[in-house]
Amino acid sequence: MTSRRYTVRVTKDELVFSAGHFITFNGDECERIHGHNWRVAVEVDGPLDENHYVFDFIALRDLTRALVAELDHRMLLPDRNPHIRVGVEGRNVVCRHRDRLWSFPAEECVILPIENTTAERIADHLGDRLRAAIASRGMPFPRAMRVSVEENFGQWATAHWDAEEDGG
Ligand SMILES: Nc1nc2c(c(=O)[nH]1)N=C([C@H](O)[C@H](O)COP(=O)(O)OP(=O)(O)OP(=O)(O)O)CN2
Repeated sequence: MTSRRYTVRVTKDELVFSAGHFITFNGDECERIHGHNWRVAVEVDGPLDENHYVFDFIALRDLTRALVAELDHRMLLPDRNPHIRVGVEGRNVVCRHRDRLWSFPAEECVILPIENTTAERIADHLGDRLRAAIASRGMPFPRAMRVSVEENFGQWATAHWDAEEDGG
């Protein structure tokens, strides 16, 4: 007995965002500010619908592109990092780590609800937003979803969601 499974995957040049960040590592060490051209790929698994689609490529691409655009040409800052304090001061976002301080125009920042702006946590954030966007459009959550983020050539992190494990 054999069974067949289907996956669709989108990754395109329009699913790339250029942004600045710094992460903490090894406890409270903190990188210097730098940037990447992050590339995003999204895969969903599931049965075929009446169109013989797992999920419409175009819908998946457009939903993902809208989320990626929110991060493009922005400074990405973590809201939940125990070692980096991030706060809004007037029209700026001010970050502090030990005796270091960075100040950015607020409109050039995205404060993300994550612990660290690693590729893994950015993938988490994008996947959570994508799931919410799918739900808000009344689309069924696919059997599984994987969101991958490439921080530098050949350095990918993937976050996985499974409808059976978390109830969708
Ligand atoms: N699993 C992960 N490992 C690392 C992550 C990550 O998000 N997930 N992130 C980093 C740092 O952000 C690091 O800055 C990665 O940048 P990269 O440019 O790849 O590192 P290099 O210092 O080697 O830069 P080059 O310009 O390519 O020399 C580390 N690990």
